[in-house]
Formats: sequence, C-alpha cells, structure tokens
Amino acid sequence: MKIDLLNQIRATNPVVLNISNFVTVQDVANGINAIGGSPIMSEEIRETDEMVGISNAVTLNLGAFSKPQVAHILAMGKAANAQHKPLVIDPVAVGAISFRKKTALDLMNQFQVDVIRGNAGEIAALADVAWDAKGIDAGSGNQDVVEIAKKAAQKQNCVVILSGATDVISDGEHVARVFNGTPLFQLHVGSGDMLSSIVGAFCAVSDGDYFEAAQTACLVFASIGQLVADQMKAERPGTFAVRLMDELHLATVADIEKIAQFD
Ligand SMILES: Nc1ncnc2c1ncn2[C@@H]1O[C@H](COP(=O)(O)OP(=O)(O)OP(=O)(O)O)[C@@H](O)[C@H]1O
Ligand SMILES: Cc1ncsc1CCO
Ligand SMILES: [Mg+2]
Repeated sequence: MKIDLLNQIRATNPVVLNISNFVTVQDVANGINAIGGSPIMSEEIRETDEMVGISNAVTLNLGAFSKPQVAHILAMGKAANAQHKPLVIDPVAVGAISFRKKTALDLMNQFQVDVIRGNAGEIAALADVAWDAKGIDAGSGNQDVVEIAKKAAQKQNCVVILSGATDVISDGEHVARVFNGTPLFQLHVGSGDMLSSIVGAFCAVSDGDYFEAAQTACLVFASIGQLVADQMKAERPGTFAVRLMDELHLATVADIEKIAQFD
C-alpha cells in the first residue's frame, strides 16, 4: 500500500473534475480540497472537452441524475476515455432502483471506467448477486462481499471498491481489504460520495495503477474517519463531519501508518 500517494496529492494538487449530486456537492468539493486536491464541478455539457482537458481525474456521481445530466455524464465519460484521464463512477442506489441500474449499465457500455466505488447493495446489483439494498444505503445480504467485488470487477473490466465496515477492493483477480473506519461514516450522508471523488484524486497521482490508488484512497479515508471517531466521546454526526474535514487536511502519512489495518 503506497500511503505516500497522500503526500503526492498534497504536493501536486491534482484537478479532480466531478459531476456531483445536489445533495452532497459541497462536501465532495471540500473533501477533495481538504485532502490536497483541486475540485471542479460541471453542470454544462458544452464545456465538457475543455473541462476534461484541464483535469487530472474525473469522477461521475449518479446520485440524482436527470435526463440532461445523463447526456452530460455520457459526454464526460467518453471525453475522459478519449483524453486518457482516469475515470471513477459512483453508482448511487443502483441496488434499490432498477432504472438506475439500467442507466448505469448503459453508460458503462459506452465508456470504460477505471474504478467503480459503491456500497455492498450497489456493487451486488452490478455483479447480479441477490442483495437487499435499501435506498442509498448498503442494506443487507449474506453473500460473500469479496466474491461480489471480484465478480463486478470482472463484469465491468475495472477496479471495484465495495465499501462498508470492511472495504473490499478488487481488479477481478487480486483482492485487498481495508479494515479501518468508523460507523460514524454512516451518520453522514455523502461519506461515500466524498470517498469516490477522493479515489479520483488518488488515481490522478497513481501513474496508472488504479488498483493501488483505490486501496490507498480507502485506507486513507477510512483511517482518517477512525482517527476522528477515536477522539470523540459520543456519536455526534455534525461534529464528526466537521472534524473529518479538518483531519483530511491535517492527518499525516505517519498518523495513518500507526493505525492502518489491511491485507
Ligand atoms: N460500519 C462501518 N464501520 C466502519 N466504516 C464504515 C462502516 N460503514 C461505512 N464505513 C466507511 O464509510 C465510508 C463510506 O462508505 P459507505 O459504504 O458508507 O458509502 P455509501 O453507502 O455510498 O455512503 P453515502 O451514500 O452516504 O455516500 C468508507 O470509508 C467506509 O469504509
Ligand atoms: C440522499 C441522496 N439522494 C440521492 S443522492 C444522495 C446523497 C448520497 O449519495
Ligand atoms: Mg453512496
């Protein structure tokens, strides 16, 4: 695990271009900014090629799309491929809403993503594994999450992050797991969206090794959440969100190395 990629983000300040959802856009922008990247959001299809041109990675969030936004997402995905920019997608609620699953699969048939980041309900849906997803949340299921992540990665020919209490990262063959984190993440809507765009920042400095970038992003983000939770005496979602932003900025590679748990 190359935790030092965190220092490379801070040293190079990569531009991460996002199509976000209106619910969590501010958290996503500030999350990228706090960790050391440079966020930019786009809502206008005519600026796509130029926007992708100035970016070091692109993250597409399917959290609250409309018909025009789907066209924009498609254009952005195609432009990222054409301009060889790393491409991350967050397939929000594809496990709960069949229309979303169909839309996500249609999009991914028309461009090649490098990393998919979703929770167990979302990744199980993409892997065609039975799972009881609940809205934007993971829901419940009893299938093996390692096998689900592997299967989804093989189907989409990319790296998959299945996030949760344990994050599972697979390229379809190899598997890594991150055991850090805190249940407080679940009390802050958009923790997953922040992670997906931070994955974009790690991809931007990864020299094309997106499996390494995905693992490291998961380890850094989950460990920073854990550091914050360890300092709190009660479950305070508001305080957690504020302190998470602070620690995304302040936490060092050494802080993370001290608590990192992965295989
Ligand atoms: N029970 C848990 N214990 C520890 N860490 C967790 C737990 N659940 C989620 N996480 C962490 O929360 C972060 C966000 O992942 P999560 O799977 O909750 O995304 P999500 O469901 O897409 O969230 P959202 O929809 O709110 O954006 C990850 O870093 C993950 O490791
Ligand atoms: C609550 C919610 N609804 C659509 S997107 C979103 C934020 C989590 O992605
Ligand atoms: Mg999510």
